Amino acid sequence: MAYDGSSARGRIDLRPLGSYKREQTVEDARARQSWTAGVEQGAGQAAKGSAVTCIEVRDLSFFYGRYQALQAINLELQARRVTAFIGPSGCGKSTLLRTFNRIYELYPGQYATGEILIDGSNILDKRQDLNLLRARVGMVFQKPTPFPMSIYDNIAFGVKLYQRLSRYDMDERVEWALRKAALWDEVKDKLKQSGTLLSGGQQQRLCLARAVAVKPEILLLDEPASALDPISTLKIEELIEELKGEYTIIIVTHNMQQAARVSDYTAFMYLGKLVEFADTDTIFTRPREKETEDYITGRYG
Ligand SMILES: Nc1ncnc2c1ncn2[C@@H]1O[C@H](COP(=O)(O)OP(=O)(O)OP(=O)(O)O)[C@@H](O)[C@H]1O
Repeated sequence: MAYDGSSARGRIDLRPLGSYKREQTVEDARARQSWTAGVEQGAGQAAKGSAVTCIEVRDLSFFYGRYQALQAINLELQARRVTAFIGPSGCGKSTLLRTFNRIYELYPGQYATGEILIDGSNILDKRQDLNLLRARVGMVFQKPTPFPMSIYDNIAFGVKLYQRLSRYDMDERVEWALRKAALWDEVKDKLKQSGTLLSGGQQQRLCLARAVAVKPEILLLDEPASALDPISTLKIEELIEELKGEYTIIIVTHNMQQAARVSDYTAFMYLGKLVEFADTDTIFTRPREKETEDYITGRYG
């Protein structure tokens, strides 16, 4: 039976939040800075509305020891867009996200096969510089994880790993990152206070500021708002909308309303496989696969 999407529309609020600016202007895009010349070229094309591939996943499988958590994933993610990974618990969303900065290598026995091309270069190649990769690909986790140090140092710490800045330039960078994360006004008078004393929502924005401060190309967000109250969640969603003009953002979320609100593209995963990938409106209103339809209409998961 053809699926007309009406049941999904009834359940999923596809309206953008009030303050969202869904369309980025060409002028905005021109003003943006980028990591590489290739990315800069991509920005121009993205601003004109054409899709530019930033991450290309080819035949990616992932193993926790002998357990295979991802099965031959193929996927192309667009630069300066938000892509959401959705699917039932345990389907492999976080595992896939964690391959993009190879953070899994911190744990013995975990490995990936296949290829992940970022701007054309295979980041699974053993010769890749992991420090550089993690500077290009920032990550924010589900639980806010500020370092037990001052708000200022939370930001400066990561920057110092990659860049030597004068005190003046570091002050500027800290302010810039905190403004990007919409936190500056709330913390500018207490930069020496410990980051751990902030509220949960502020801590998560501090973690976003910390990720952004290194000026990555890609931001990985692993359920960044799931531990937050609705107001803090809204702030994070607004930030994602703001940041997507400059960063390629990938978000794992259990919250389908959130996926529908913040993302341009959505990937639906099930049992370690990528079932369907399309623009978000299509996934939520006219999914091609029955499994996707069942999930978004709440029939399982
Ligand atoms: N460290 C680990 N060791 C062994 N298996 C793991 C490990 N981490 C995850 N898995 C397994 O890999 C599969 C994918 O897990 P993953 O966390 O990626 O799923 P998910 O879709 O993000 O789930 P959730 O929505 O519940 O966070 C699951 O079967 C999980 O049990």
